[in-house]
Amino acid sequence: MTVKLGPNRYGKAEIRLVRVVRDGPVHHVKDLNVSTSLSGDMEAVHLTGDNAAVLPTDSQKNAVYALAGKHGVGQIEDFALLLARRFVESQPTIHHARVEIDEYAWRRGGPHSFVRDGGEVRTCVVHHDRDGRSSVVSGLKDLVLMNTTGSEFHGFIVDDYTTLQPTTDRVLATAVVAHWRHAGDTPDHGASYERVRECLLEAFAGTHSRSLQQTLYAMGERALTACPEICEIRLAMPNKHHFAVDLSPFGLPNENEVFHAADRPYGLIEGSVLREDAPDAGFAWE
Ligand SMILES: O=c1[nH]c(=O)c2[nH]c(=O)[nH]c2[nH]1
Repeated sequence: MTVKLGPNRYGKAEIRLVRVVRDGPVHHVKDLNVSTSLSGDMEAVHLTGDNAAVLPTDSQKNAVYALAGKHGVGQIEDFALLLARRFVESQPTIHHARVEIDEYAWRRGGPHSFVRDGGEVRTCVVHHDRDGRSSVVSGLKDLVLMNTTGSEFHGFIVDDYTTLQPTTDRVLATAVVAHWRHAGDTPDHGASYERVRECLLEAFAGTHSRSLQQTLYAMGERALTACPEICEIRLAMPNKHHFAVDLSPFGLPNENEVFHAADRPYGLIEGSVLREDAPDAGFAWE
């Protein structure tokens, strides 16, 4: 039997970086979790243990801190591209770099004082290869949303195992994970992020929902319609079930007011919405 080396990559995962910008007495912070992943001439290290082509993951981590010190961080997409280009362009044995960044938000509490903002996380994944091709996927996760009415679910298949009752008024709650692909260069990733996020919130709140699938599509459609710089959005939305509690044993009514917020299992609704003429994704989603 003969075997061979398949696809492989390596890097430093979850490099925690906090960059402070001191503007006199007023400070600004960027709080990031950076993961690097490189691939290229890696036959020898796997097959014989020859490390000559390997840029150590420790050096990758140091580059993240050094480039943050030298250039600042700015928008996470721009910082990720800076890193990815640097890895590929400085090392002939590295043919492809993938850099993933999560950004944790801090709200200002004073000139140099901050309060960690909610659970929501801004994300990006960039790729750069030695032919000079790049891709940028921006996103967010843990955006927790709830509508206390305006959500129905009925008309579904009823088979031998169906016990779910149809409803015309339920709580709809989710924690959105969204990733969107840029059609070309996006000059201002910060403004683009704010626009897409706003569209997702507006469509969630403004859609009278007959299913979470319908809401998902409406959210993607709104983002693509309002943001010409993006060409595809992928959404993953858990259906965080809220079950009305039976209060009749206590002689009480429950007019959709008291719920058990179950944490699992949950429905998981996933889908993408893209322009008819979206360019080929290449390695963007890898
Ligand atoms: O919006 C929903 N979509 C489903 O596919 C589904 N399935 C289910 O049990 N509840 C729901 N709700």
